[in-house]
Amino acid sequence: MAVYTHLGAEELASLIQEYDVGTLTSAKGIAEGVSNSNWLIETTGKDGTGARFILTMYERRIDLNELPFFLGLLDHLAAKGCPVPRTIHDRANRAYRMLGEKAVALIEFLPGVSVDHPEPAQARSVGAALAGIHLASADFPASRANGLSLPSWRELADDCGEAGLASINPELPDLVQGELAFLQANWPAALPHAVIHADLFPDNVLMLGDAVGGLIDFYFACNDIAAYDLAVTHAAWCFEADGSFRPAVAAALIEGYCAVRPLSRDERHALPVLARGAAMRFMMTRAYDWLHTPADALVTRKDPMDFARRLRFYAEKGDAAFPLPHD
Ligand SMILES: Nc1ncnc2c1ncn2[C@@H]1O[C@H](COP(=O)(O)OP(=O)(O)OP(=O)(O)O)[C@@H](O)[C@H]1O
Ligand SMILES: N[C@@H](CCO)C(=O)O
Repeated sequence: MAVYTHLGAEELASLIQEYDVGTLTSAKGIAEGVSNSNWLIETTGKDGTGARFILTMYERRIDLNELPFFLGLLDHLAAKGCPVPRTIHDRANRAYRMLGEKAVALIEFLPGVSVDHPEPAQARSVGAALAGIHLASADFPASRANGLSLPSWRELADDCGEAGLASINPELPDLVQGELAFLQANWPAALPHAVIHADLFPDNVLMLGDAVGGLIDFYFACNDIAAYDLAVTHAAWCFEADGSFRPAVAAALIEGYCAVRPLSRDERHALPVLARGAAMRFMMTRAYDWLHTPADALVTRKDPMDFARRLRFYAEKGDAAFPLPHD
């Protein structure tokens, strides 16, 4: 569950008064998500016909200094027609406010549901939306380094320790060391960069049938290799729960992406390495969380081995994991 802070009705009502959105009519805590507290807010709306918003309270993990990047990015992308929620500014034109010691932001509510088992047509729409973000971010003035890129994977591995990794699975230490060495030697140096989402899992996409209603949860967004973001999305979307590959979903994802932002030859060739990096990123953060989250915590730990299997798959299959359109 993800409502870590109790906000009383009066406190919420007076917070909403700071925005030009009508008066509060209901507020419901949202169970999904683990990082922040989120509420679905309903108000009378400016014209009395009702309006919905998401209120997010930033609980942990997010550095306050980085909020202007994340929230400014949403406004920049929304203004360019990308399906991302705008932030609602308060009467003093602030994108976020402090409530006690915590920052809160009121965010546009977007319709749609997260799918558990995406179909190819949905993956095609997601690929196109991802490419749209990469193009639209080209003139976003702020930048943020990727705190979860190659050097940090090694730091996470060191933090977990050989014994820690082996306690998750006896094969994990060798896999991690072998892959880190491979990635260090083969990570592409000169591919085009963009502002990337960096965590576009199905639970961060609101689908309206086959169309994308909204891309959400931009709190890992950063400047990095554009094609790496496609590789992350590939690793997150193109496998069954049992780990088997879904080539039709992969082909549609890449086709959707290329229809909006064609990949260069170098980007295409780099996809297998980038996907090994993507699988390593999620394997390592999950391994770290696995070892550092108390077994009785409310949060469900995610299995690092899901991504160990995907990493092995990418290493074995190479280009075959990336059925490219018009080849
Ligand atoms: N703009 C939005 N419009 C509609 N629903 C939203 C919006 N933003 C968030 N939600 C809903 O709130 C839920 C939690 O949001 P989110 O995934 O951003 O949580 P979080 O705790 O911030 O992040 P994380 O998933 O990394 O823990 C989503 O699953 C979605 O149902
Ligand atoms: N989407 C990530 C969690 C946030 O980084 C995962 O599934 O491991």
